[in-house]
Amino acid sequence: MQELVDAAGPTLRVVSTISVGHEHIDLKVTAERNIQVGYTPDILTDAVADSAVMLALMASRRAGQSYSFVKDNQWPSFHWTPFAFCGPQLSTTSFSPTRTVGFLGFGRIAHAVVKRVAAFGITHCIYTPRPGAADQSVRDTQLRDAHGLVSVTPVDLPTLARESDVLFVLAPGGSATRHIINAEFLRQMRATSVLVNNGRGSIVDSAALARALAEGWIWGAGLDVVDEEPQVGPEHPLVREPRCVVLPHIGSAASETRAEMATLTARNVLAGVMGEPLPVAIQ
Ligand SMILES: O=C(O)C(=O)CO
Repeated sequence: MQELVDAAGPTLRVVSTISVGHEHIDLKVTAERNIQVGYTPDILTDAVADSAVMLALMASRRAGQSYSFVKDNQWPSFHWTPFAFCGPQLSTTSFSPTRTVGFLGFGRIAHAVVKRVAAFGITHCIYTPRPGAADQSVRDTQLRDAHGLVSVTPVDLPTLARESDVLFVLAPGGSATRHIINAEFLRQMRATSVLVNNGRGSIVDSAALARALAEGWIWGAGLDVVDEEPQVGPEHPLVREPRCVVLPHIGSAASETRAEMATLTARNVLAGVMGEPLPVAIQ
């Protein structure tokens, strides 16, 4: 960042990222130079929440394995059996009425996921706030009442690991959250649990997760972000894991959302160039 700002010289007035995450921008450097910084929160909340639910379903119901099975032309010689390709069900049913959905980080996107999983009959959500997050008890009550949930409960990390049937990682990156999901955490999860990461790759220790999947500590994982991204090729241990679905960081890649993000990014830049306050600035 320092190098970029130095290369741009003293006329640089604004930096505008087309993302909600901004750990790639050194805010200390921009503040020192009075450079305004814009970003695109809110707009992408629904698109990312959609993709988080998609990953939860894909990982639970073994979509990666099933899809490869068809592409590898194995279906024609397959003899159907009742439990082939089975995986845990996300929705609650009369014969399986309890399901706990957990969140690491409980901001805007997590709330949008709560709204979605409520439609799957989920009545019990737990969360561990990201380090440094404000008290959320008022918002918890509103959320619970709005979506007919029985409970939205803050818990400590070991409880989050032990009790989540599906765990959505939706926290920002940076040193405060680095490798919070490590071997110790994963060992406490249930063998039928699914981990979804739409937050930042750095939050999950990839080697520990690959081991957890290979040794059956958890059921599956759906990842839109990976610690080593974009250096994630076919030999990456998580790509090689049959119970892991890896997507190339496309959480907000819904056409309508990206168009809106691009427009806001341009408006931020134009305001900065004109010396005006940005429509949406990082404070
Ligand atoms: O905008 C961001 O920071 C994202 O990673 C969305 O997926």
